[in-house]
Amino acid sequence: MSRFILALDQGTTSSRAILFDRNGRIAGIEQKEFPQHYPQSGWVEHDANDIWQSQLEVAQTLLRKQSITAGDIAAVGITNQRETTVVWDRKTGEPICPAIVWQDRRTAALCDRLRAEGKEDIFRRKTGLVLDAYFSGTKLNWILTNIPDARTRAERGELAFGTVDSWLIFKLSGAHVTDSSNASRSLLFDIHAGTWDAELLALLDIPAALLPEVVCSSGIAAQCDAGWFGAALPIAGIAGDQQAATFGQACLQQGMVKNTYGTGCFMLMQTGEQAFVSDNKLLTTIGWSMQRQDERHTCYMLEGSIFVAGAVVQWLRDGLGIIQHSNEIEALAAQAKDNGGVYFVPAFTGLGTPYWDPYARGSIHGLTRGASKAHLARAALESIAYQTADVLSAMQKDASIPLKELRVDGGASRNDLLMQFQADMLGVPVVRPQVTETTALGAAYLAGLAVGFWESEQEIVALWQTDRRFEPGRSDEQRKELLTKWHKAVSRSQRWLIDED
Ligand SMILES: Nc1ncnc2c1ncn2[C@@H]1O[C@H](COP(=O)(O)OP(=O)(O)O)[C@@H](O)[C@H]1O
Ligand SMILES: O=P(O)(O)OC[C@H](O)CO
Repeated sequence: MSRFILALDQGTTSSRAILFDRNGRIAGIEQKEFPQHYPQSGWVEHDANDIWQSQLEVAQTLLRKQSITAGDIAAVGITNQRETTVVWDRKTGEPICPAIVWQDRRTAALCDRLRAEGKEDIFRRKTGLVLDAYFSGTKLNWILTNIPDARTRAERGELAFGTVDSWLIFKLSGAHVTDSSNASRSLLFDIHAGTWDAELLALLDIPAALLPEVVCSSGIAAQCDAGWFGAALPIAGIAGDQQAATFGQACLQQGMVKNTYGTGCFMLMQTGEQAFVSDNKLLTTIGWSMQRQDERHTCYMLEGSIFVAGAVVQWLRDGLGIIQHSNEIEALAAQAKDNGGVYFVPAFTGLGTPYWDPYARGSIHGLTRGASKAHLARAALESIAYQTADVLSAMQKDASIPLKELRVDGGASRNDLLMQFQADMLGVPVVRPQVTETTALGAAYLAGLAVGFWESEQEIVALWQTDRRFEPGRSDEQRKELLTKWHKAVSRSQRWLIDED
């Protein structure tokens, strides 16, 4: 009997392959970073072949190192950095240009134009998203407009569009599919009808011939070619990484919330089978879809998206060189007893929820002659917690249910100082699970449920276990004082690129 599910977790900075056993425990893991490209201010690109090669390499290396054969694996689950846009030639399987990454702001002016034409409401109503350069639809429009011959070739059906899930599945199996959680991040997908939308495609001038078929997040979507892992393996789970993490955190009841601290930070609240529309600039998005008794069930989420979280730590490491490894930030920050009045707004690629400002840029405030690199490190970590507090505050206004606890995961959730400060700033307990690779775990669960490796969602809920709980420790007054200064700093960063006279 197969002992494992293989999860492929293709993130913004690295590709991971993880084997999970029936207890939802990690039986083996391989990870590889790949290059980031910043060709112009506000642009972020990946080479789609780096994405594919690094993902394949970690999966094959993992099986080799663990002496695992395809017979030990019941199914493959795929989860991915969302919105990142790839266009490739259907025949050769080669990308026609660099992948445009979710953080890339090059289509901000197109969004402004559509807004000025009064189109924001149509996008909001049908897709649950705000009109922002973050999502894949305007990135796809940019490729069709700017890459020679792309539009005519797309109209002739020679090209395929996909987010990273589609791209990997195409390479693994030849199928051209995506799941509804990824489709819901495109500005092209009607999340209520569960279909690509002709009106939105026309507004963004996108030929339907480019689009993948939309399948369930849990269900057999394709078979990996036998050449990759020694035998054909079913791809039975697909979800965007933040939705997969919500599943991996067993947030399977309405009102449960998780926050993932990776390159960015993404807080998602389960709202059940009803799409809840935010009055506070949160996104409505599809969490996952699955087939039950011949009916497709769709679970919706409210989401707050923060573009720069762990990436601010990477900048201190790679940009300033004040640390050598990301995990050194905690000890450095702990050398300062408080932030010394220093506030750091890491708006490197604009600001997401609730500001939605592509023209904001990073800034550091409150520097004095006494400010040290420890203060800077502390201010960088605090900025992650303040941004999260802004998102939770918007979410609580919408949901009007007081949050009992925040489940956390992702690379930066290992940082105890940050997690304690986070609990302090939210006034809500922060709970870290034993398995923090919840993104991959969620994809494994979606795949495992589809092939009977796990029987039910109840089984998954029972597997979730606490590692550590951080209780809030500051007074409302202290919290308010820090957040007031933070908001003052944010206001100085907003619309930085716009010259207003
Ligand atoms: N101890 C730490 N404290 C704060 N940030 C950290 C720590 N360890 C890793 N990080 C940050 O976490 C991020 C990596 O987390 P991960 O979940 O792998 O992200 P992604 O999926 O976006 O690639 C990096 O941005 C890194 O700087
Ligand atoms: O790869 P991550 O973990 O930074 O997640 C990126 C998000 O999916 C972007 O929407």
